[in-house]
Amino acid sequence: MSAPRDASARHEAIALHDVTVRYGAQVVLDRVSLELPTGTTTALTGPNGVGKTTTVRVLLGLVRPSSGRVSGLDTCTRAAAFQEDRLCEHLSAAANVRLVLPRSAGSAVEDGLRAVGLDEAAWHVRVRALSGGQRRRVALVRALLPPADLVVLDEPFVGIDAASRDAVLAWTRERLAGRTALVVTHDPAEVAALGATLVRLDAPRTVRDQDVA
Ligand SMILES: Nc1ncnc2c1ncn2[C@@H]1O[C@H](COP(=O)(O)OP(=O)(O)OP(=O)(O)O)[C@@H](O)[C@H]1O
Repeated sequence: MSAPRDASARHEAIALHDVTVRYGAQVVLDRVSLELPTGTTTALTGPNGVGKTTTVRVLLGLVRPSSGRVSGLDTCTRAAAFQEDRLCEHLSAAANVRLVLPRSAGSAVEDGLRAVGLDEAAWHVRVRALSGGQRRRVALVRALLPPADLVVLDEPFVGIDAASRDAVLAWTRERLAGRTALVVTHDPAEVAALGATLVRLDAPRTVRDQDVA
């Protein structure tokens, strides 16, 4: 299965417009505007707790903004790797990836697992028995193989050992070519390896109880 380079042509521009998200009294995102240029990779960075994962959740429709809007999502298909993997624990690595692909995918599953350096011996093991780094690789393959218009990856390379990280980054860049993607990362080397445009999320300007509606 080759990289879906033409996928970007099928969706409208994706952007957050003045998005505010509150959890109770806490303002996590305060009028954040962020455009994801179509067909390119954006790297989102910023200090712990600033709201990067919340931004991911907004893009995936898992969190509804308190105010503001998100454009471009109605017409696009999405794939994601979450910080906590979210794999089907009782399925094998190969079966987890096969879940998101058509039967016609052929050897794509095996090719993908091989590309991220997952040992063949691990392909048919239930993922609950795999190590953290092995599980991360499975989650990454599951996010990158489907021809989704928007790919969102939340700290996807955490736990992947240094020896194979370059190869995993190179394959990720290949899979994202021509697509719209957001990758949350704290590592400038990853931003460079992915050829991504860096966007930094700053702390909310105001976190005050009286701001809460
Ligand atoms: N479901 C929730 N309920 C209440 N507060 C939450 C919830 N999810 C996140 N938060 C809070 O929102 C803030 C932003 O969290 P978020 O996970 O978006 O930050 P982050 O920038 O991704 O952090 P990190 O770099 O540590 O992953 C944090 O203060 C967190 O405690």
